[in-house]
Amino acid sequence: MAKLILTRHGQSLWNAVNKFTGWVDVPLSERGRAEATIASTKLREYRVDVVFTSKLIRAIETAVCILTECDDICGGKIPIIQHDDDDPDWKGLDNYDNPDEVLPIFTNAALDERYYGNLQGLNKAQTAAEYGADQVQIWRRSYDIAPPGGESLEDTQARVLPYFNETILPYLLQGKNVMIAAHGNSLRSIIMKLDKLSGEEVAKLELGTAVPIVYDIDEHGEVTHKVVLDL
Ligand SMILES: O=C(O)[C@@H](CO)OP(=O)(O)O
Repeated sequence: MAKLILTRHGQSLWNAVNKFTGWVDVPLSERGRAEATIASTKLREYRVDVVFTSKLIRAIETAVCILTECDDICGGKIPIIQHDDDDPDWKGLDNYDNPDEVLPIFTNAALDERYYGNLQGLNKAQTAAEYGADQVQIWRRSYDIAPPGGESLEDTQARVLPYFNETILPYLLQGKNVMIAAHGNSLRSIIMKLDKLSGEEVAKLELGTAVPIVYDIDEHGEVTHKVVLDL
């Protein structure tokens, strides 16, 4: 049985001022770093074998903070970011002969937040005042309606799930424990698959910042247990 830990990033500087963020690469706020530290404490009994994050700094910061605040999670290994996914000339671990000591962190744009198009940088409350709260809620949470110029959750899922199925799932099927640090909407698209949610059900799904969700995944890739570490 493998563990799959999903963690939305901690509060970012734009979460703190209620702005649509999407692909804008905003770092964590002080509170976000504290949230990631708390997540690390909640996960101290767990061991991970491999970590995946988006390319965005708020997800990478969250993963690194979780892995280094309570380094038992790394099982005695050193977490090292792998750059070979997007750079074939990367030489980072070429001459290192102790790969068993390395906890790999793979970063990939497939796990990036939903592209929020024309809404990126706008204040969410002001946008609701201008276009109506119902319309903005549809842009933010519906499955198949995209915000202006941006991705619907369905569009986001179309890039997230192939990466999940082809690159992440094989580790779980080998019994490896995996952590994914990513974003509200890229994670909603994975949870929709794992929890077999309908479009209407996923529209009601909200994820807290740096709240770990731990799944048990069997040898067929099926979920046998889920716990949200929200307390
Ligand atoms: O702004 C964003 O990129 C996301 C996550 O913070 O917002 P929303 O909650 O609307 O999906």
